[in-house]
Amino acid sequence: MKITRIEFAMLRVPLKTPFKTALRTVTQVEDVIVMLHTDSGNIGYGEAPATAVITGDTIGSIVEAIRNYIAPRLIGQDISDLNRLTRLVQTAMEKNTSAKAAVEIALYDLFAQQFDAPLYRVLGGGDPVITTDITISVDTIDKMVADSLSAVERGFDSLKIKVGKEIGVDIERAKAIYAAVEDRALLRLDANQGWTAKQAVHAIRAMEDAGIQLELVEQPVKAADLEGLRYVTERVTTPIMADESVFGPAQVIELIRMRAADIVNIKLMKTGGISNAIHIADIAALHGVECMIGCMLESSISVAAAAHVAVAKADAITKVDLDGPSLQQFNPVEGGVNFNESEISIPDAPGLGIRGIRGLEPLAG
Ligand SMILES: C[C@H](N)C(=O)N[C@@H](CCC(=O)O)C(=O)O
Ligand SMILES: [Mg+2]
Repeated sequence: MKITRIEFAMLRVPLKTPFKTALRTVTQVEDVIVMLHTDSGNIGYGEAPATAVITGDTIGSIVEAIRNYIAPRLIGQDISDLNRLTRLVQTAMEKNTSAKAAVEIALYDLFAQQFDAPLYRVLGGGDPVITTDITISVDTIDKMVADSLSAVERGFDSLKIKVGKEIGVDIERAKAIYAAVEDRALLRLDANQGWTAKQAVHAIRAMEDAGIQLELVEQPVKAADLEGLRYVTERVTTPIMADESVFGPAQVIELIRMRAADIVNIKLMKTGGISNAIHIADIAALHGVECMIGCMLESSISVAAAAHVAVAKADAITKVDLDGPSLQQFNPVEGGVNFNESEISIPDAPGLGIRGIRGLEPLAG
């Protein structure tokens, strides 16, 4: 099966409610879709969001990186050579991890289609049902409590609470939500870099002293502040998770060497796709470090790929934050992975199982 051409499209799906973090507010998923066409007629699907505040990638940069640097290396190549092809993707240029992820997802989709097997089986197999948390956007305390209670009513037993805005209010946010949902849901806080190291220690200790049990606190300090991350990790009991601080395997090795965090958040858009996500999961497992698999504001193509990775790498990936599809007003994908609130289940279909995507807008390729 040889790659003949690459097609681009835009996917726009409105969110149920605005998604608000310390870094940005978003009202719709707005992602580049990549379709790898082959001489057999099979199509491999990939997706990348332009999360400029985290990855630096924009819609324009994603398309240009694929069109001018990655695609020329892949046209005419045989999909059976997956490892060589992923190396071609990863070495095509520096950074541009979202573009690389979109292409790698499509390559792995085709590779698994060749074996007529779901991707997670080709990656080693596993239990094809996983459970995700859901994000509670940062907002007024009353709104966050109401959103948390509504999520619990919908069956979510793990809530990812966005904070990182105003330190004093953040402590009150956590207290109020904990009191409202106490025994019915685990709480994960994500500050999205909004605190300094000293503020983070103050806030987390205040929550610990108030008897609030948090499963973890994600990315309390600036992405580049690994020393600050270690400062926090060393001074609190609550597990600390690195997100924006670690993209690829080399950064994860350094994080583990420094003991700067307890948990690593793997996202395909940071790793540059599936090959490095697997490397990170294997490195973490070897060191006894737990991982979460997360997503940006992505739809059900790239989040499906992340779900396949989570299933196949369940020894290292013990936490799942794949709520992108649950945040959308509708699922544009025909076939693919089933996203039913907190339950994500993978059907027995080849590759990612995608039969088509509704509502794609043309994008010159
Ligand atoms: C969507 C997911 N639950 C999440 O919060 N992801 C990111 C932020 C993604 C974005 O801004 O698009 C995170 O920080 O973990
Ligand atoms: Mg995060």
